[in-house]
Amino acid sequence: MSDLMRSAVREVARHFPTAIISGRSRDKVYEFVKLDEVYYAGSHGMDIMGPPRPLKSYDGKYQTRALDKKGDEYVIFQPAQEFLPAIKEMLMELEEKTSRIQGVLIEDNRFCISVHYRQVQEEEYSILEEKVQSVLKKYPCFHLTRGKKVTEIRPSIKWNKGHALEYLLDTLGFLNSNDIFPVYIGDDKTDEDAFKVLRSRGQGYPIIVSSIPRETMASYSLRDPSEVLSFLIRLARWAEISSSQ
Ligand SMILES: O=P(O)(O)OC[C@H]1O[C@H](O[C@H]2O[C@H](CO)[C@@H](O)[C@H](O)[C@H]2O)[C@H](O)[C@@H](O)[C@@H]1O
Repeated sequence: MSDLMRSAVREVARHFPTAIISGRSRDKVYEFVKLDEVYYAGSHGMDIMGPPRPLKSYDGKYQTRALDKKGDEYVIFQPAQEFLPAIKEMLMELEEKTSRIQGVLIEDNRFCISVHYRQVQEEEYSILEEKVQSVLKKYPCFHLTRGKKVTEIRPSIKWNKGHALEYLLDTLGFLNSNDIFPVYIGDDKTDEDAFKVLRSRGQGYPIIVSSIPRETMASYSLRDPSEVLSFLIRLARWAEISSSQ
């Protein structure tokens, strides 16, 4: 993340509760963003570091209370906890089975695994697919999803970025509020689940980042990261001016 973007996100987070929801592992996202002012949800929302409100609607066994550097309490919510041992096994098997295919990158995203094949020769795609399927066959509680030159292995639980958004709204005390305007910005196919949540609430701004027209559940669009940056700067400025009036 650029320093400019980081400072814009920090400014937005000074005025509004802000969270970053990503397919990458939560630790990795924190390493990119390096802001203590925002909440983080990694592994497509299967690893959430959120506010410490008591929750009625979620299983307490997936929640762990912890303290941040400043001694403030937060809650880690990990609804796919029991899949971790199998994920570790799969990672090893995938590394081993794909080691002869040049260009493959197996990414450990903690509660899911990404198999990147951007650098793989096209004629090797089918061999890679075969290897991935042969590992997956042994783990019936997992399924594959497809992205841009990446295949992801995920636990088969009903949980995605949309659920993570609802969870965060809930823990922030906004789940049943009708006078809030959540803004969700995303460029990935997996962000569609979160756009859908805002659509069905009939509330807020689902914003897709894309330079070309795309089929989407988002209602608004920004063309690229530079437009996202301008949007965030304006949002923070508007909040600053409104709060000083
Ligand atoms: O949920 P996001 O934060 O939008 O993350 C989605 C995926 O991002 C990463 O993959 C993307 O970047 C790769 C290059 O760094 C590119 O090859 C791939 O096509 C992109 O999807 C990340 O590596 C994945 O694990 C995330 O799921």
